[in-house]
Formats: sequence, C-alpha cells, structure tokens
Amino acid sequence: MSPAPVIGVAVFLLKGNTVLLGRRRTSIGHNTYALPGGHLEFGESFEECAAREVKEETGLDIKDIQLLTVTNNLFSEAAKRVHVVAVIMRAFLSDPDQLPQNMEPDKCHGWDWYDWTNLPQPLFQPLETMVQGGFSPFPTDLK
Ligand SMILES: CC(C)CCOP(=O)(O)OP(=O)(O)O
Ligand SMILES: [Mg+2]
Ligand SMILES: [Mg+2]
Ligand SMILES: [Mg+2]
Repeated sequence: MSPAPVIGVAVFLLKGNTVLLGRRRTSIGHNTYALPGGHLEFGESFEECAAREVKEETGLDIKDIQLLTVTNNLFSEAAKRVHVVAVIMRAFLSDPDQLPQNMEPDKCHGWDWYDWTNLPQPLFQPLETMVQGGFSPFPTDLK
C-alpha cells in the first residue's frame, strides 16, 4: 500500500530580481537547489506554514505572503516513492537588510540570492518543472 500524499509549502522569497535558494542535503532532492519550505503541519494555514518554515530554515522574517500556485509531484528517487502536493507561496522580507542564516546545516548547504534569469543547477525537480513551463514568481507590476 503506497503512503498517502503529503502537503509541502514552498516559498518564493523575492528580493529585487533575485530569489532565495538553498542546496538540499536531504533524501528527496539531495544536492539540488530548492526554495525554503516544508511539510504543512496540523491546523496551519498556508501562510503560517510559509512563515514558520522560512524562519526555521533561514532565520528570516517575511511579509506579504500570497498563494501563487499548486503543483503535483511524484518522487521516485528516494528509496520509497513519495507523492507531494506542493503549495507555492510568494513573500518578501520584513526587513530588507536581514541576512539569511543556514539554520539547519544538516539539511541544507546554505542559502543565497539568485537572479531569476541566471538560476543555479541542478534545480529541485518541482522548481525545474515550473521554470521549464515558463512560470514567473514576480508580480507583473514589478517588472
Ligand atoms: C519533499 C518536499 C517537497 C516537501 C517537504 O519539504 P522538506 O523536505 O523541506 O520538509 P521539512 O522542511 O518540513 O523538513
Ligand atoms: Mg523545514
Ligand atoms: Mg524544508
Ligand atoms: Mg518542517
């Protein structure tokens, strides 16, 4: 019997034309560049989960958290197959001068800001799929 799908919440944290990415050190997406985020926990709103996971992983405080889209992802790379429904959010720094910290060095190599037009490789598969599909996290009025 395959395990039930899980809900992940990932956050496009935008700063100018850049987005915050970290290289994962985890069984799923190991060594790929991914957005901050994590499992939705019982009773959380999407916004609460986004703010919690970003704080837990980067120490950053965020604001203007909005739902962008949802993606359906089946991972077969891990020892067991994992089905993740990813709720994709967008947010901005509460303090534009706050610097990201690598709060979970066992799960991430470090966080950095990357220009959307020059993203690092390899990207975490769900993010790669979005980029290949022409998705942009930027508000149209910020162009
Ligand atoms: C696999 C992923 C898309 C969903 C969970 O994200 P994650 O592995 O970063 O989980 P945590 O940050 O909650 O540990
Ligand atoms: Mg986490
Ligand atoms: Mg995470
Ligand atoms: Mg978590």
